[in-house]
Amino acid sequence: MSEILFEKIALIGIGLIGSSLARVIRREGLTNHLAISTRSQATLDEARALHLGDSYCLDPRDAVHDADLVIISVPVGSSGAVAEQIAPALKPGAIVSDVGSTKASVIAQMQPHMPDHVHFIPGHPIAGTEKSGPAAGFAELFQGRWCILTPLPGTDQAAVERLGRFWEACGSRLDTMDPNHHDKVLAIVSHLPHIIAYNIVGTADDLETVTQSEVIKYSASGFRDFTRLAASDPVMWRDICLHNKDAILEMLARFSEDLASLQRAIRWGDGDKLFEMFTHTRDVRRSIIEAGQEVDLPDFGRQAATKN
Ligand SMILES: NC(=O)C1=CN([C@@H]2O[C@H](COP(=O)(O)OP(=O)(O)OC[C@H]3O[C@@H](n4cnc5c(N)ncnc54)[C@H](O)[C@@H]3O)[C@@H](O)[C@H]2O)C=CC1
Ligand SMILES: O=C(O)C(=O)Cc1ccc(O)cc1
Repeated sequence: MSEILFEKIALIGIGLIGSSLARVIRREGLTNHLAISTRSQATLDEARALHLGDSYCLDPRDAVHDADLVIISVPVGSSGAVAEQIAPALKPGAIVSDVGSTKASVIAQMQPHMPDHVHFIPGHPIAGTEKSGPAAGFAELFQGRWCILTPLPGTDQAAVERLGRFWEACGSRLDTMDPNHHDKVLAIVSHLPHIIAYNIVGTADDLETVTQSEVIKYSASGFRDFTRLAASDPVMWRDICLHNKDAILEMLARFSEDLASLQRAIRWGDGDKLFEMFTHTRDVRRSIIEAGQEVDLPDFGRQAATKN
């Protein structure tokens, strides 16, 4: 158990990330009151049935009233609307944060609504699965995983440190980054892999020469890995594509060039080039494992990540 870090915490949005936060907050005893708000009655009822919080409301203003920490865990395209809704009810001195997968757009949407008397500190836990909804979360999701904070210039350092202590109590390792840099890094390591997965699964599904049942029956582990990513929430990934457009298009352009070069090597039978490239990429994988960065989900996480 950690200590009470915030007297009252409000979670707006209670899907995979919000409910994982709720579970770890409860497990670690980080607050005396956990208020939960989400847009639909059905999801709120599900959160209540799972005993994720101390109070439940549809109006996010009721949840943030008197809250010392507010974390918004909704698809990035909705963060501006939520910020506008909660702004008049925020407690002076409160920390307002989010978990969105893109940062520059979330800041552009939220910052104009944030009153001067709160500390707005955007964040992004680099931890998740392809599942969504309140039942999909688990308290261990953030254990040993990075959480990137992208504070704006002039943000109170004590507030940043306080939010950092919260994420560490949730099990995360902490980094801070410029929001635009964050968006470029995440475009290549997270957004592009998902887009490629959506695309390859779509291509396999469209092939006239291979039946859908053959795709399912013979899918080797490489393709199965793609299908897991391609099962991720369509609203969340639509929003990521729309809200990190420039960085994603930049990385897609680079990717397409490199793919054309690989295509050329295959066409011309350039075995040396293929061997050189595949050797180099194997080294990247080895570096990830040596750095202890291989995703090591506990068994329950793996089950949550693969069950459909
Ligand atoms: N799923 C993942 O692996 C990760 C997701 N993220 C980010 O976390 C955020 C939440 O993602 P998940 O929890 O996976 O999604 P989810 O789909 O599981 O949950 C989203 C929640 O937001 C609620 N919601 C949607 N619009 C709302 C609105 N206007 N007002 C109030 N509530 C609203 C939904 O009812 C639901 O409770 C997204 O911004 C995503 O980019 C960050 C890291 C990993
Ligand atoms: O399921 C996976 O493999 C993920 O990559 C999860 C994920 C999705 C979005 C994020 O912003 C961070 C992590």
